[in-house]
Amino acid sequence: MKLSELLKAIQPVQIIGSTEKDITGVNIDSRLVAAGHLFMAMRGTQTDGHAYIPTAIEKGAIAVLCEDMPEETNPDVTYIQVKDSENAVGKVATTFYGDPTSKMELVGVTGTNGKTTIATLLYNTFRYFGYKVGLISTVCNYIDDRPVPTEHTTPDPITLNRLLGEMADSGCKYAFMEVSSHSIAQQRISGLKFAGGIFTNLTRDHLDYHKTVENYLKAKKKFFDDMPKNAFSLTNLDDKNGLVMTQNTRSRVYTYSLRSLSDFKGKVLESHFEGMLLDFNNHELAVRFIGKFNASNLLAVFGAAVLLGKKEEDVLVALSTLHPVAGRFDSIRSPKGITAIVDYAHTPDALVNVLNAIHGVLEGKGKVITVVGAGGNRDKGKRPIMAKESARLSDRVIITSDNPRFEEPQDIINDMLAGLDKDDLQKTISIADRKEAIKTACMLAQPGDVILVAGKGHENYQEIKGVKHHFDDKEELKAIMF
Ligand SMILES: CC(=O)N[C@H]1[C@@H](OP(=O)(O)OP(=O)(O)OC[C@H]2O[C@@H](n3ccc(=O)[nH]c3=O)[C@H](O)[C@@H]2O)O[C@H](CO)[C@@H](O)[C@@H]1O[C@H](C)C(=O)N[C@@H](C)C(=O)N[C@H](CCC(=O)O)C(=O)O
Ligand SMILES: Nc1ncnc2c1ncn2[C@@H]1O[C@H](COP(=O)(O)OP(=O)(O)OP(=O)(O)O)[C@@H](O)[C@H]1O
Ligand SMILES: N[C@H](CCC[C@H](N)C(=O)O)C(=O)O
Ligand SMILES: [Mg+2]
Repeated sequence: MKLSELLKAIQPVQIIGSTEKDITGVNIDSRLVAAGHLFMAMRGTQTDGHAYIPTAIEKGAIAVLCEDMPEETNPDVTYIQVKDSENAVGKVATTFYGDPTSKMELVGVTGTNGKTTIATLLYNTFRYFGYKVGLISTVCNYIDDRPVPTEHTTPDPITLNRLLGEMADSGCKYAFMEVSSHSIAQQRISGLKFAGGIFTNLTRDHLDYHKTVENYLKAKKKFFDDMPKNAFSLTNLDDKNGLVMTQNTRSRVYTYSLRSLSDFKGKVLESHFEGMLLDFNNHELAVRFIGKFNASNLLAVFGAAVLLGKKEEDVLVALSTLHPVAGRFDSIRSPKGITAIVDYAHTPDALVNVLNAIHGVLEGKGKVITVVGAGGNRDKGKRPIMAKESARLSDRVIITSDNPRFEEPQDIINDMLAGLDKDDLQKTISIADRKEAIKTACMLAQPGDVILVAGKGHENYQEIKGVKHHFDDKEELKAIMF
């Protein structure tokens, strides 16, 4: 693509050199640059992309986009100076990959918990309707039926636009994506045209990155502030920040709630370990999901599908066919009658919700044993609260290791134990080896009891000092219980 064409969506401050050259690739990482590429320098949290401009040119970059012009320029290279690289990168990337979101309906989901669940269920619902659909999520990305493994919740702007481009080229009419707070703050979604946005909830997480809850809230809100006029914003009235999110949006605002009057109103009529009976806008439906929070997630899916033009009745039929998402309230039952649930709950709020959902079904007829840890090099403040909530809502707690990353597992465990009082400690043991922790939980469990293994959900690895070792909670449980 001609460089001049590539720059059509941005307003450079200054250009040095010709824009009449063909660009064969766009990059933000010098390590990935090849001949004929445009290298875009971004300031990061670890380093400054501007420092890699010479390397990028050595590797074949013929154009450079930057905030600061280098002191010496190369006559064979075109330099494009912009005010805000983060903002420009998304727009250039989306132009390079054919402006994919103008060819399909893209819906983004943001919030602390429920993004993967809602995005995945929307993807499944629209595939059920017979469309080709794309999905961008923490577990795996999909270009219709083709899985594309992922490391992020929302990929970097180049990967993101390449994926969306492949979706559009494969004929996808809809795409559903998770929009993480990091991706909003870093403008990874800049340049994308959203048909709609969904807000789930806001509770504490990622304070290592955002520093304060207020910054975290602002990041999420920006997604709705930037939503175009013809798009919809669907927000959760049951979250105290639901209406804050949509305060300044130009888009059409709709609400969903399990409690108050709203555009999409739901109610849990019955719940069992097999599923729930729900009422959505005065229609009854049976689903294979457990827990009030999943009723809320399904209601968001229902609302979004209706706002995308589907008939309420058709959406309800689709919802009744859906299965839980991998690692989200994923349950197995042993021959001895012990239920084990693997869940990705890695925030205090998610743990409370999952444990309450378990109690809602157990009704005091069995004990709850929770195995839980917290990730290393992430929000430390959530650790004691996660332990405290686990102790409050479980009969036994086994504190263990999650992904320690570059921290010592025992240090993380100690941070968690610090949240417990004397009574809590009586029912708590700590076993750093996650395999042993799960084994111990299985040994302690009696028929009728429930074991919750929280924090890692679908993850099939444990990340220790930069190395991912194979580890799968569900696999471990199956090996012991069967
Ligand atoms: C803290 C954070 O979010 N970092 C993200 C950020 O990187 P960064 O700002 O640290 O980049 P940097 O390393 O300082 O480098 C600056 C620039 O120099 C470039 N560079 C660097 C080295 C080099 O040799 N050459 C070069 O060109 C880099 O490509 C980059 O453009 O921008 C990168 C590109 O978009 C991301 O890949 C990277 O994600 C890191 C790996 C990460 O772990 N992020 C996590 C925390 C994250 O984003 N999580 C969220 C949410 C998860 C959730 O909600 O559960 C997610 O969406 O996944
Ligand atoms: N609506 C909800 N409200 C509260 N907790 C929820 C909700 N939906 C799911 N959860 C809990 O949060 C966990 C993570 O759910 P999910 O993966 O859908 O969220 P996410 O927002 O994608 O998380 P991440 O930011 O890590 O990608 C689930 O395993 C469940 O325990
Ligand atoms: N994507 C989230 C979830 C982490 C899940 C947990 N298993 C951990 O490693 O902390 C994060 O990076 O904060
Ligand atoms: Mg997710």
